[in-house]
Amino acid sequence: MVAQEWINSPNKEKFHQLHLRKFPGDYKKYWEFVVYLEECQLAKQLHPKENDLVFLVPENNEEKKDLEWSHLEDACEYYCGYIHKFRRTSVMRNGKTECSVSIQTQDNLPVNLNELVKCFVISSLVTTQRKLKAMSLLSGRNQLARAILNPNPMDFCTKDLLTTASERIVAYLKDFNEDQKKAIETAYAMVKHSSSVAKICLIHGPPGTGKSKTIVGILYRLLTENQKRGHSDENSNAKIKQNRVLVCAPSNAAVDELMKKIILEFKEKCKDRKNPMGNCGDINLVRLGPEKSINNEVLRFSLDSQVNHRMKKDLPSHVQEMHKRKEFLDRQLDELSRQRALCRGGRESQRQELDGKIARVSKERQELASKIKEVQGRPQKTQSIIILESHVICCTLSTSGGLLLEAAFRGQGGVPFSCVIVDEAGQSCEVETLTPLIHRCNKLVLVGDPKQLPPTVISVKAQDYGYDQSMMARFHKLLEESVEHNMIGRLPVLQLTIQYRMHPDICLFPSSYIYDGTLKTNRGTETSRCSSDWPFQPYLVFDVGDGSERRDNDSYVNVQEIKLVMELIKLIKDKRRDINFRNIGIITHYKAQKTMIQKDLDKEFDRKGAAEVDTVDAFQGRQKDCVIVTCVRASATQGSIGFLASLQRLNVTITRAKYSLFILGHLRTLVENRHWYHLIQDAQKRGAIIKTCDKNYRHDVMKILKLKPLLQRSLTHPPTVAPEAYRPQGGLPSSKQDSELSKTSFASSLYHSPSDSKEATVTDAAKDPERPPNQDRLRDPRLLRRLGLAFDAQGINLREPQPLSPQHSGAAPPLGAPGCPGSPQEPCTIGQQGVTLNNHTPHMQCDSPAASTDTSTSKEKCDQEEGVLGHRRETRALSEGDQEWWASSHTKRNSDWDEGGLEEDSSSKKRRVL
Ligand SMILES: Nc1ncnc2c1ncn2[C@@H]1O[C@H](COP(=O)(O)OP(=O)(O)OP(=O)(O)O)[C@@H](O)[C@H]1O
Repeated sequence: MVAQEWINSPNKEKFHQLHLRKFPGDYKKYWEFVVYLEECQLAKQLHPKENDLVFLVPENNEEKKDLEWSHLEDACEYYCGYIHKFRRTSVMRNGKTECSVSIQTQDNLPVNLNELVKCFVISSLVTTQRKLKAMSLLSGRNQLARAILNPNPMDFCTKDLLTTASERIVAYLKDFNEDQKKAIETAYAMVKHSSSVAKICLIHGPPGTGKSKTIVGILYRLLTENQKRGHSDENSNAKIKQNRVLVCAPSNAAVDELMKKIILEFKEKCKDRKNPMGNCGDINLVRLGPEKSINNEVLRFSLDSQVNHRMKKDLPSHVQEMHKRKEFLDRQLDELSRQRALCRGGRESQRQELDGKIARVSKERQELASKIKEVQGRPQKTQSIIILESHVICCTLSTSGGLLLEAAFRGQGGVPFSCVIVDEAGQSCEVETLTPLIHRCNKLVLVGDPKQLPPTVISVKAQDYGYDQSMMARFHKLLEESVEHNMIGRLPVLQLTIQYRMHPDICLFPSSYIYDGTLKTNRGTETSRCSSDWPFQPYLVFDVGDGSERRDNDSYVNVQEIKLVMELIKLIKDKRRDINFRNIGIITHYKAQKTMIQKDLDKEFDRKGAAEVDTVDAFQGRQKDCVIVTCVRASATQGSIGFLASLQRLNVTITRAKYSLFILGHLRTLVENRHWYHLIQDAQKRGAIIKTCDKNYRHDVMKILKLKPLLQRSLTHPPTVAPEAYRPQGGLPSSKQDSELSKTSFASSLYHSPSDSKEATVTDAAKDPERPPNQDRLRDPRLLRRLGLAFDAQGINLREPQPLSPQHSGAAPPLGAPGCPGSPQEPCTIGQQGVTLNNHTPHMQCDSPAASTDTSTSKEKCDQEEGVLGHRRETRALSEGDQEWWASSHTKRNSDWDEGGLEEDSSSKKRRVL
């Protein structure tokens, strides 16, 4: 357990250079660190708390200087302790004010007595204690104990549960897709029917499939429809809610993201907005947890602010005056302490005067605080009232195990929640997920995706014990085994399969490689993502061949990739002035890279927040219009690619973008890992790889620009010159199973010499700026007909789409596809035009599974935007001549693109309502 705690916040150095000396009381295992005024200020800011787990490193300990955090558990036996007491005193010793921290250690520091030590606060043990409590109370308190410890398929809800819904609910559910509706109805039926039976509902949703939306739907369904007549849950004036839901997530950020959606939905659906029945539309909502960890946008729902509001509102004016005076004294104290710190080297008389003032103000403040407490009563009572009145209580899993909830429900009788919902359940470790179950609720809804990030556990030892497995992942695995062994016919898991985030080209690889082709793109999403308003290609992989990784403390940087990132951002900002950090995300797995990019962005864009840079972990659950991924790892000698190797991490990395995803990496290094190998192989098949090096960065980034939409351009610029020949982009192994693929030949195919990799043979005419690009000519239906593709009157490709999967050989694009009869190595030649295409796939953009069943409007639109032969024609690397033409024509035609706003993200639209 302790090992896990090293991980959660591994490098929070809170105090340093403390002087270790023995506590005068001489308790056997207690040691006191004495810090002076400056450190005291530091300590004040950092709030060391009782039970904080700390790690002490003697300054002179050479051996431990380069200690790796992942090996800390080995060291903790000797250097670990926890804060027993933190005291700030105004006692003067040798003319200095002291603070002291008592740290309980394992009695192993005497050798370091009177030496300087560094002290790191690793984490709070409070969370650990709560997990321990949850584990020990499980079997005694919760009917779900057996299902959790020894699950069988009957413990899980299937979608066969029947429900009836009012007209209002039926109308409400129209906004949801079939999968989501089933999930909502199943969770509803589980909670409302057979309340005495312990059950678990698993909702599995790949990225962007609306997991949060589904949770909001479940809440709405549970809280707005009455089970029985006369049992009005809609009566939010009923002081104590029978129908109360506890909503948890592993992190504060995840809780707040979800809360924003809950708030928007319930406010929007409020029956009478001018006269709402609760603090959030017709319901009461409360967020538990320390205010400093709560997002500003939801802060007014925090328990503390509701308590303050209520207590102040109800206070007589003389008590309000007392509050004001206390706030004034607080400010005065802060100012005096600051002055006192500044005059440390000054006159003794001045210092004494200040000390005297501090003592007087402190005394008055203390007396006032006690008086206020006396007259207004204890906030605990108000806290409990607010909790009891709430329909939805949101908090982290850990906070759900705090005393606050227990205290509020003590003596109320019954089970306080009708249901516990855990979001991001794939990201919390088992014992953490147990925490909210201490409240005896026997209905648990786990929502998440075990294929996205698992709980973060760096400790190898903890991983060995399976600490990084979530409860959801364990259930999932067991149930899958039951299906495999024919113990059950189908998985009792509610699957969400339609995604609303990604451009279909971005979705293609994760869908085929990670979700067995089950992840489909919503049609409306497809249409909007293919819009010509967005001037950039959807999916490209930059092979930064000259990049190299450099170690930077515990992290890595890759300067070449940073240069390329900057070129990309400059171009993106140039083409879309309206774009900012809200729309662009830069994902890197390395902190040092993140810091360096941030610095460069600040320098280049004057701290105007050109893009948000963060780690993939920080991006889980979030989305951006455009995402640039910098992989960093690039080494001459093959070795580990660290964090990058995890499929779950790769999954989250490549599924955050809505319109464009640009991956930057040293492919020769990445290809060593099997998942990256598949990604690169797939990108190569799609012609989405751009090989680049320093001198070409500026040039090569132009390739992210889309060409002008097909019909406009081909009508205004009919081809006058025969299109040139194309050469395939590197040879690919055929569609053999991965294991059989020769990695060497594939890898080497990525590394043609520049002349080898030239993809088009250019005639002089190709340099003519007036000439339409090859792509446009290829979009001309007359030419396409010669390719043997099927078209309707509008030039829309009616041929069945070709699935593309690096995992499933059968699904891989047939190398000798119709109209492209050559083998992979044999370019196919098109009639008299002499256009040589590589073995490329038909149009990716519209070939997603979602689009596969019809020739819908969205599909037509896609085809028109991207050309029937697909974006690949646009993404292939151009010859030098093409590049020049392209660069000039894009600059010229930039005004052709609608510079107006993007389709506004419903969430940002809604954000304004908050
Ligand atoms: N039925 C739907 N109709 C229209 N839009 C939807 C629907 N369901 C979800 N969306 C939209 O899809 C986007 C992603 O939804 P949401 O954030 O709920 O997904 P998620 O599954 O929680 O994503 P992640 O796995 O990345 O956390 C949101 O913009 C949401 O509004």
